[in-house]
Amino acid sequence: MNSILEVTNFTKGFFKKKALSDINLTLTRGNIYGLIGPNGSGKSTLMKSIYGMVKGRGSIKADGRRGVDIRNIVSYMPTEDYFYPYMRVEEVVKFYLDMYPDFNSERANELLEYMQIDLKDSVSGLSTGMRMRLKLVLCLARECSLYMLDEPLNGIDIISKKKITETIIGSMSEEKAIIISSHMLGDIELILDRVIFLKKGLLVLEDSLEALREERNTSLEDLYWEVYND
Ligand SMILES: Nc1ncnc2c1ncn2[C@@H]1O[C@H](COP(=O)(O)OP(=O)(O)OP(=O)(O)O)[C@@H](O)[C@H]1O
Repeated sequence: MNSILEVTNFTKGFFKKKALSDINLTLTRGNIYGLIGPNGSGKSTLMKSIYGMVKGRGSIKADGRRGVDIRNIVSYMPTEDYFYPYMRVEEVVKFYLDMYPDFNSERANELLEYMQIDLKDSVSGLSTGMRMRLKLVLCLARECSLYMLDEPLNGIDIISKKKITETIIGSMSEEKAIIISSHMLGDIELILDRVIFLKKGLLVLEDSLEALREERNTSLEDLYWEVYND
C-alpha cells in the first residue's frame, strides 16, 4: 500500500477551543508535504497528535500502527529544544543510538560532517542555526517511513537553509514521506511535492503543488494570500 498515514475524523480541543476540527488526511509515500497555515492554525498540534503526544477524538494510523507505537516508524523534529546543555554532540548521538533501535550512526556521522558539526562540540556552545542543523541530523538519521519536521527553517541563515533543504531532499526516497511545517514559503516551495493548508484547525486544501501552480498560475505565497487573506 502506498499510503503511509491515515488521519480520520480527528478532532482535538484545548479547553473549549478546537485546535483541530474533523481532520481527514491520507499521506502517500514518495512525497514531501508542506504543512502550511498561519500562527495558531494547528500545524504543531497535528504533528504532536500523529506522534501520540497529544490525544484527541478520531483515528490516526501510520502503516497500521496507532498511538505511541507510531513512534517506531515516524521520526519527529519538534520546534522545542530538547538538548541537555552539558552534553557534547557525541553524547547526544549516543543517547539517540540507545533510544532508537533504527538510529543509523553511519548516516548521522555523514550528516554531521556535511553540517560541519564536530562530535566534540558542546551543545551549549552551538548557535541557533547549528542547533537546528543538529536537530535535523538526529531526526533524519533514523531509518523511518515518515519524518515530521516542525519549522526546520526558523531563525537560520541562508547557508544553513540551503544545507537543511539539501539534506531533506537527500533523505527522501520512494518508500518515505516527509512533512515540513514552515512559514518560509519561498524556501520550502522548491522542495515540496504536495501542500496541506490548515486554517483555524480545519484542513482547507491538500493537493499537488505543481497542479495548483499550473491551474492557478501562481506561487505558494500568492496561494497563501488567496487562502488566508480574509
Ligand atoms: N498545550 C496547549 N494548551 C492550550 N492550547 C494549546 C496548546 N497547544 C496548542 N494550543 C492552541 O491550539 C491552537 C493551535 O496551536 P498550534 O501550536 O498547533 O498552531 P501552529 O499552527 O503550530 O502555530 P505556529 O505557527 O504559531 O507554530 C492555538 O490556538 C493554540 O493556542
